[in-house]
This record gives sequence, structure tokens and C-alpha cells, in this order.
Amino acid sequence: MTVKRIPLVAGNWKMNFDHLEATYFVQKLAWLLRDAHFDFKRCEVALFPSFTSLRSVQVLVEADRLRVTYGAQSVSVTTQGAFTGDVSADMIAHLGCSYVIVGHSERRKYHPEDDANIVDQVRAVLAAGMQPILCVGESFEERRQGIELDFAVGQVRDVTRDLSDEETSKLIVAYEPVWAIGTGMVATPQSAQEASCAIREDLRETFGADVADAVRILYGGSVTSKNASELISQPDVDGFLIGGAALDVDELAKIARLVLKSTQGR
Ligand SMILES: O=C(CO)COP(=O)(O)O
Repeated sequence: MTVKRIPLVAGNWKMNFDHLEATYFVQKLAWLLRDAHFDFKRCEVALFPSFTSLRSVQVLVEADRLRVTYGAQSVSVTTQGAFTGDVSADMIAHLGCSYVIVGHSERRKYHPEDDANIVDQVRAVLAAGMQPILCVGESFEERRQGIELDFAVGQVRDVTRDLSDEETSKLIVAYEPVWAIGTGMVATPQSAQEASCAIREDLRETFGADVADAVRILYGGSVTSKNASELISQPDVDGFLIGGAALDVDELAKIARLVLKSTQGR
């Protein structure tokens, strides 16, 4: 049986764009991908603004009934209370978010986010009715040692170990080798496929075919319109988590069109 996973083109804005810039971006993206020209049923496009821009994005998306989806870049593991600066999953869900990025390597590096914290974030996101986009991927050192596949698979296992089949099937995994993020050194299509396939096969062994075939696996790390077509042609690569190139609306729209085009052959 061939499984249809709708590809996802996700733009992670990181700490860029205030709400005015975010508003401008969403309007221009919607204009570039007007319904008549872009089939959102065959390629999903999602934006990940800062917390401060989520409300503006929500208002635009709802007012103009845009097909673009959106989410947050992180979440608190607690539901409410004396946690200055934290934002709960419910607060994010109430802004119409579909997704939350969890365990991005920049969060793992600059904030005290260890495996236990990441598992709790995943649970918080699921409990609030959203889907976590779990980021995994090796550093240059692990790649040098030749343990990159075990490393990425292990990171997914650490999170899914205590999840049910149903919870795991809602997960989206983003394979983002740390050495490829923001460096211009994109993984080869073969290497992106190898890692995505290893992650999917491990999910298949633990959770069975239904779960493994449902989970979308994105590639992230120096994706541009120049390398997107080759990467998306890989059978286990279901889309992208894009940083730098997602700050240029024309470039993001171009990547989305290339991904949509690739679905014709799928
Ligand atoms: O970290 C990333 C997306 O989350 C990737 O960033 P770049 O696309 O800038 O390499």
C-alpha cells in the first residue's frame, strides 16, 4: 500500500520579524500562493513566528480565511502559575496554532532543554490538541564518528518511549543535522533520505506500520529553492523546516511551489 502524507513546508522564523513585518509577510505569501494557483490540499505551508506575532498572524488567517497554518517555536511544560516568561500550550492553542516546534537544537543549546523537558513539551502540546514538530539531528562530531543515524533515531526513541501509538502518530519529526543549520552546508538528498528512512523504520518496529506511515518526517538545514526539488524527491522526506530561506517570502513561495510540483509524481 502506498501511503499519502501531505508534504509540509514549514518556515521557522526564529527570532526575526516583529508583528508588523509578520503581517506584511503573511499577506504577501497569501497573495503569492492564491488558491487558484496553489493547492493547499496537496502541500501544506506553515509559519512559525515569535510569540509576539502569533495574534497578528491569527487575525489575518481567520479574517481572510487563508489556508496557511501556523504554530509556535517552543512551549512551557507547565499549564499555568508562577513561571515568569513562560507561555503555556493552551495559550498557544487558543491562538489557533496547529503546531509547536519542540527540541530545536538552538533551544537545546541556549536553554536548559534536556530530553526529559522535551518529552514534557511534547506531552503538553498533544494535550492541548496540537501537533509537536520534534527536532532531532546530529552535530558534526557525531557525523565524524559515523554514528549520525543511531544518534537521530535515539533522539526520537527518547521522546516516543513513553508515548502511546496514537500520540506518536501525531508527531512530526524534523531531521535537522546541526552542522547544516544556517551554514549553507545542506545534507545530500541521499543522506537526508537515509536518516528519514532510519527514523521511520525504527518507528515501524516499535509502533507498527500505521504509525510509521502516518508520521511526517521533514528535513531542515540550509534548504533553499536550489536544493529543495532533489531533497523532496526522496521517498521518506515529507517536507522541510526552513530557517534562513523562510525569511524571504518569494523564496519560501518558490520552495512551496517546488514541493507541490513534486507531489505530481508521488
Ligand atoms: O534551523 C532551521 C529550521 O528550524 C534551519 O535553518 P536554516 O534553513 O537557516 O539552515
